[in-house]
Amino acid sequence: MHSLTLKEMAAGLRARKFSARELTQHYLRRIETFDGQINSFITVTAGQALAQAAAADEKLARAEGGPLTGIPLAQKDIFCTQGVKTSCGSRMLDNFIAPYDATIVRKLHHEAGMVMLGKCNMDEFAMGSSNETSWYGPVKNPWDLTRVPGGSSGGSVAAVAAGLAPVATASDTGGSIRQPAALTNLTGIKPTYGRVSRYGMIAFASSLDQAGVVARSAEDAAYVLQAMSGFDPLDSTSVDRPVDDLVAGLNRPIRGLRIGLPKEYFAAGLAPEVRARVMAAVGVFEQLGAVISEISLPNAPLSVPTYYVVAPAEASSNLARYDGVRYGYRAQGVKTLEELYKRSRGEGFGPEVQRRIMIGTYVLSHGYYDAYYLKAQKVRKLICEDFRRAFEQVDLVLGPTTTDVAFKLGAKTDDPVAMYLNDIYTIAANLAGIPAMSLPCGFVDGLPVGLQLMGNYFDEARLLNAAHQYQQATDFHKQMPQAFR
Ligand SMILES: NC(=O)C[C@H](N)C(=O)O
Repeated sequence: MHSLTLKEMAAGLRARKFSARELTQHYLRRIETFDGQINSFITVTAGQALAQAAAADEKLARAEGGPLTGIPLAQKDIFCTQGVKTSCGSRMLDNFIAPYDATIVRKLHHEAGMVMLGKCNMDEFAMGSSNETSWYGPVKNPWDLTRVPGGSSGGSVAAVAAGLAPVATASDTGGSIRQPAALTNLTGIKPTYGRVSRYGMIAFASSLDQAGVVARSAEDAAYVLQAMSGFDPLDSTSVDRPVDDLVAGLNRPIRGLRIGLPKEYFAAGLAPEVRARVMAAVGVFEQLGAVISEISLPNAPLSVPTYYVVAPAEASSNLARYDGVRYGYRAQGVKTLEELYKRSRGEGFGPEVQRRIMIGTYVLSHGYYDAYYLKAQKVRKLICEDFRRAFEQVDLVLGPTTTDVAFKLGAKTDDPVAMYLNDIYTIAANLAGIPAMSLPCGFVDGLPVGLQLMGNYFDEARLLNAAHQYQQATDFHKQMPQAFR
């Protein structure tokens, strides 16, 4: 059952080949059998899942519901789920039971009728590229248990790659959907900033954070993104603009599609084997009729330093709310208010989160604000301008998602800068707010390689269309890790 596409699952449910209850039980059994090896779930909501499945079965029996009714999904633990622990991968929120549902939780489970299997592990407050900063321990890559799955959505991708969930939600501030998708052979899409509501998504860097999905194909991703997207009056950054039909657009031929390869994305630092797989994919796009050209995004190399000013600055402000008073972790046995703040934050936050809060506080402080924060905002504008110019020449931008395949657990934990450089190809899309995705394009020594596609604002349909056409011509995305088949 776990090798079916979402469309096949929906057909199977409607043809009564299996019920939503049976489908849910299948995944719950797989989680029980396999998750000990990969640590992809923080919370499994078996009881609630079976109740949602029963409700879906009733709907299906009345021939009601939509294309996702009765299909299971795992939620990244950054999304608030009413009555269910929502930890954001942090000790700070280990005791936090969300009092309300995030808008996407409401949309996916209450409106689209999907079944929530549980909450996925993640880097603490989404800060990380390897899922090693989680309070709940690292996630292992199902393709090689000695390697990282990427981050911060490491639990979401590991669960889907291992077939413990058919699809999962994720979030992307600097690459957290695309980098882990690339390292685990999944298709992950970060839509345009403002396309998916962030109401109830725990904030990290508010001018960059965006919710999205990780799936086993562009088609699966299209169904779920469709159900997540749309205006939400509860999120002031949500954009009031109609959502394209992402599924209907998948089958359009891509003859004449103009694809640009930024030369900065193929420069030094890119592993030659990864470059070879990406260039092979370019060949496939050419055969499908796409027109390839070289472009330049001259300021793209500045995206990592820019991000590591802007993101920590915003994080230091967003994370000020965790004070040990209102909710979350509270240190015991303190005598003064100052001690309460200090010890609650010192004990509740892990070292990477503390590092970012300190960097953010520093770059915003009096005397340094102009030198760092203001300058970073100016560079950010230049990066946006690069994309604006590029999209005058081409429809999509193509490059690698990461410089290399998944690295060993522990390999970069002592070197934050090496860890930050994981997002060298992904961050620019967040700074500009454009949609971007990663899709499988081959293997190096049995480890997956990801291809990145970036589009113009609100061009999710075109991205998914190109990805789907590529996946009709290739079968990399259908490969599953041996040990989890
Ligand atoms: N949140 C993200 O998109 C991941 C990024 N690697 C970071 O640590 O900030």
